[in-house]
Amino acid sequence: MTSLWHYPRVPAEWRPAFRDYQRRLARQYAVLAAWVTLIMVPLFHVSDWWIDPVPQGFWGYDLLMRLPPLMLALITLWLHYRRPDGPWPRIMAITLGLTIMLMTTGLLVLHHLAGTEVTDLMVRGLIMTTAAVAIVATAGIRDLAVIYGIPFAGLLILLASSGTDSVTAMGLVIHPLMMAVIGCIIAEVLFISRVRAFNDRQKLHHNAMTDPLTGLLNRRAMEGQLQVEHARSSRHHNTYALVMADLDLFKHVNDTYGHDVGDEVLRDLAERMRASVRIEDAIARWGGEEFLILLRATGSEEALIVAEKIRRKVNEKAFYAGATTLPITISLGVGVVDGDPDPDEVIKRADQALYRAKENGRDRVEILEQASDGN
Ligand SMILES: Nc1nc2c(ncn2[C@@H]2O[C@H](COP(=O)(O)OP(=O)(O)OP(=O)(O)O)[C@@H](O)[C@H]2O)c(=O)[nH]1
Repeated sequence: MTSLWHYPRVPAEWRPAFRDYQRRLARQYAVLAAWVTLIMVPLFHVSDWWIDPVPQGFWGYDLLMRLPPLMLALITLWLHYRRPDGPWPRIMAITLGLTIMLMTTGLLVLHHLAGTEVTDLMVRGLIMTTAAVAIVATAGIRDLAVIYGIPFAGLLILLASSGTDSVTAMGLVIHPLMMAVIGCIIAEVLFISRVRAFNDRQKLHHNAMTDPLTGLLNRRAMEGQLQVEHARSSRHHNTYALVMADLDLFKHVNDTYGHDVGDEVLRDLAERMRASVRIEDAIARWGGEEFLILLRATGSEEALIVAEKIRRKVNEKAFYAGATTLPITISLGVGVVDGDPDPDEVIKRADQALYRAKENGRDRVEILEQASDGN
């Protein structure tokens, strides 16, 4: 069970995806906040004038204070429809929240200093706004430090410098400040639960795409990667290579030393293969003791070098079952994309090359470069 006090972190490898998710969320909230601002701020202005009449002469000042959030709301909507990408969502969400808070604190100071009868109404407005803007703080308390920090600091400084006595000042700010504390708690709890939900979802996704024994990609995940790589290679006219690798006489290892030792060998082999390829390449457990390696942007010469490197890594350094040394070798078949309509053709060539390697005595690399080679 997750402890209430355990502060969740997004693992480094998932951070780009989390940033992406946060950006989408900030965009939704910024757009929501913009529409709410465009509808509610004019409504408040009309209701202040009609239901709770603002004293003569203040209508224009109040309107002036309400213009900046309206402008920012329009800019946010413009960005939403004109600039679907980019880093603006969180910036606009914070700026919009901050401007709305500045508007409300500004109205409170204005009416307090002028001593109008609607100062209480403005305090209530500040409490409501403080609660409402918490929603745009998609990164929790960090965003609210800006959204609440600047307006409340300004409010306290203005009240102090205007000579307002401390009891009156406290009466004006105490409830909005309490609301700010509640807003911080809500925003932080929402942020933490989003991080937890994101991590859980990523783990599920990771498990669905990974072979549990070796930690390599599973067949389904590799099929997805192959489709993408094949589409990319067709569009940009560059090559990729596939290496199909299969341990030699592995049945003998299982029969002699047991399945657990066989599993240990597969795990060790996965490590050796990982160490032999580039970070952008992909390795999958394709079948029981059969592995498929995708070498991106790679031609036949380079692919042969990589396959040979894997063969040597298996052949030259012993595998162990307790104190017993296991003489293990691997055969590999290479296929390189060559105007194929889909990746299945390349897989077939790598498979046929592997078959040839087995037939030619095992512990070797074979290649079928041309589509016609396999026929
Ligand atoms: N320990 C273990 N063995 C597995 C696993 N998956 C498949 N195998 C074994 O891999 C062996 C594959 O044997 P074969 O297909 O006959 O091939 P081979 O003995 O490797 O011979 P060649 O491929 O012809 O060199 C079988 O004994 C399978 O039980 C696994 O997850 N763990």
